[in-house]
Amino acid sequence: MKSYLVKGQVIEGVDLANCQMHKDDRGSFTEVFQDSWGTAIDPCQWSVVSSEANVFRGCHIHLRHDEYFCLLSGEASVGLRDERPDSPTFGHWQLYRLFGADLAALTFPVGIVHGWYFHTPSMHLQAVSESYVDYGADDNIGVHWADPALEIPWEFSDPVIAQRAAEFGSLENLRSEVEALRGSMS
Ligand SMILES: Cc1cn([C@H]2C[C@H](O)[C@@H](COP(=O)(O)OP(=O)(O)O[C@H]3O[C@H](C)C(=O)[C@H](O)[C@H]3O)O2)c(=O)[nH]c1=O
Repeated sequence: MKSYLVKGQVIEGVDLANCQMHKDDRGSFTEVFQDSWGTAIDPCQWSVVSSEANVFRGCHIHLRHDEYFCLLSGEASVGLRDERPDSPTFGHWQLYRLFGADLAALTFPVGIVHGWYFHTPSMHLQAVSESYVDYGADDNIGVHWADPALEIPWEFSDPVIAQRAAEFGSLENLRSEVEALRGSMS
């Protein structure tokens, strides 16, 4: 059976004159975070998360912390929707497809609805700017991934989700919860 190639290599043929492939056979070295990048996040907690295929995590929104996501292995789709009333992209969404074999990091600020689906067994790096022990109880509002109001064209239909995520309500419900949390924070 043809193996799933992820390493650049010669498949077949003759080494042609003056043609060469240049790569570091020791492996690779990728900086996955730098303060100097000026991203939206100042991390205070880093987590390594493993997920089985067909698992969906989210959708959540936070009002006090920003997030970082970097897929290290596997294949994932990340959906984001802007729920910041004062943002020029309020009500818009974006869907990303990420591959562990092509490292990329995503950072997004408070007020962005987010969720990630894993097409294959995957591992990712996740960072937050407020520790889970501080935000987990109150600033982890959710919306059901299948709510049409999200408008995110997910490419899956029956994911494995947490019981809590299965009970998430509509985007309208999320907006009410967000207003209540904003009120309690002011
Ligand atoms: C987030 C987090 C979770 N946990 C424990 C709590 C549970 O026993 C277990 C799974 O937690 P949860 O179901 O919340 O994990 P996800 O469904 O991946 O949700 C997480 O990823 C989505 C997309 C979010 O944005 C949430 O903020 C975050 O909770 O890990 C920890 O011990 N530390 C942590 O920082």
